[in-house]
Amino acid sequence: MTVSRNLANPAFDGKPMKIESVHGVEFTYPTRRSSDSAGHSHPGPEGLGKLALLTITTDEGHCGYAFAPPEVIRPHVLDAFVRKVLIGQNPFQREHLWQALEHWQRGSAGQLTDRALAAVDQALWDLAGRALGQPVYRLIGGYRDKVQAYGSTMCGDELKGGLSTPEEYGAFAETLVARGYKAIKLHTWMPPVRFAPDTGMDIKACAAVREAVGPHIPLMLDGYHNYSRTDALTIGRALEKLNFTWFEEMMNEQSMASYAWLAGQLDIPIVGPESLSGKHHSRADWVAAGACDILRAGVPGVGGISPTLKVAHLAESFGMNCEVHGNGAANLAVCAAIKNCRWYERGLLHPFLDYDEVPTYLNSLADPMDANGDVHLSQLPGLGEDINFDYIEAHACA
Ligand SMILES: O=C(O)[C@H](O)[C@@H](O)[C@@H](O)C(=O)NO
Ligand SMILES: [Mg+2]
Repeated sequence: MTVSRNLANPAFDGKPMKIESVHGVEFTYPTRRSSDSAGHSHPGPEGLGKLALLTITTDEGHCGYAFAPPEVIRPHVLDAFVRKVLIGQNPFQREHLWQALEHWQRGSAGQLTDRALAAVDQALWDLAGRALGQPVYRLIGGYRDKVQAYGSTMCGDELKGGLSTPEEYGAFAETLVARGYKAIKLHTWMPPVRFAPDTGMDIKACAAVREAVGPHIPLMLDGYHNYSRTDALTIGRALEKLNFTWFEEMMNEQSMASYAWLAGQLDIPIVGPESLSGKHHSRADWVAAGACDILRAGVPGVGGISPTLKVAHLAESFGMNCEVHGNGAANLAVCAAIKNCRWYERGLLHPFLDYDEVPTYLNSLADPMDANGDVHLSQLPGLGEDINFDYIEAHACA
């Protein structure tokens, strides 16, 4: 019995790579998405959005990239924390670098955020993939090469013909099914919409969508995030009658006890926490407290791809799914890497906006979806973002 000898010459020459520079470039791009006073996005007049591209470069010329809000990776954050931890270090030692940054968060007076850790971790994974010539989703697990998407609507609004009535939700749901989506999540009305919150309107919107798409399309509700326990129970019982698949962020996620109470009252799976801080640490407490039936984590929200994987593996250890929060190349890579995530959240969607329009700073979509509702992973090395560097340079802010 012979043993195969490894014939491939390892690329490694014994000299570990070192991070040589960390840069952030802020740039503008046209957008018709604007945020309301609660941070929820809605369609609006075309304006200029601002984004930043984080670039980590090694002494061998390898680069890793991550997009982030400019304030997250502003010069002070890069100067005071990120460069001090990263420069001179081996970019493949992600866990060491991430732990060093997390350690510094406590003493950063709130300046070093989870989203900053996420941008750094994401860029380091992108760099690893580009250096090794492999898509990141394969490096972190490679469970599948395509992931089914659910259409995640924007929050409700007061725009005629938009998402201003239950009937408009129903009509939009029909177009989403026709586009290929095999599941739909509603974000319903929230303040500053004048009549929100309104349990009756939320239930009517869910009933209108169920009526529009029929009994076999999985539906989920992610509505107003601060209902009382009793209001949340009222909605939850209505969703059970409408055969909804999960109920998400219906109360303040800082009250884990409220979620444990509600999960004990309802049969419909409770999903969370989404927006709660605490990374994988707080999510372990939710599992221990029985506060959710399905865990939730998104790369920007929990501090990167690395902690999102920790949440997914925690969930799997308890026989739970971890539904990844949000769209984008990094979240998609995690969805494709693991078994215990049913859907990719594609959105946020609105009748007035074409989600399939490629942003000006990319050459192609990070999450193209076919007519069957499958999102196919890019085979480009790294996270697969086809970045339009010329556009970014031409529209860089001074
Ligand atoms: O609260 C928001 O900004 C949006 O609802 C956003 O988080 C949305 O992506 C969501 O809740 N997904 O589940
Ligand atoms: Mg949500």
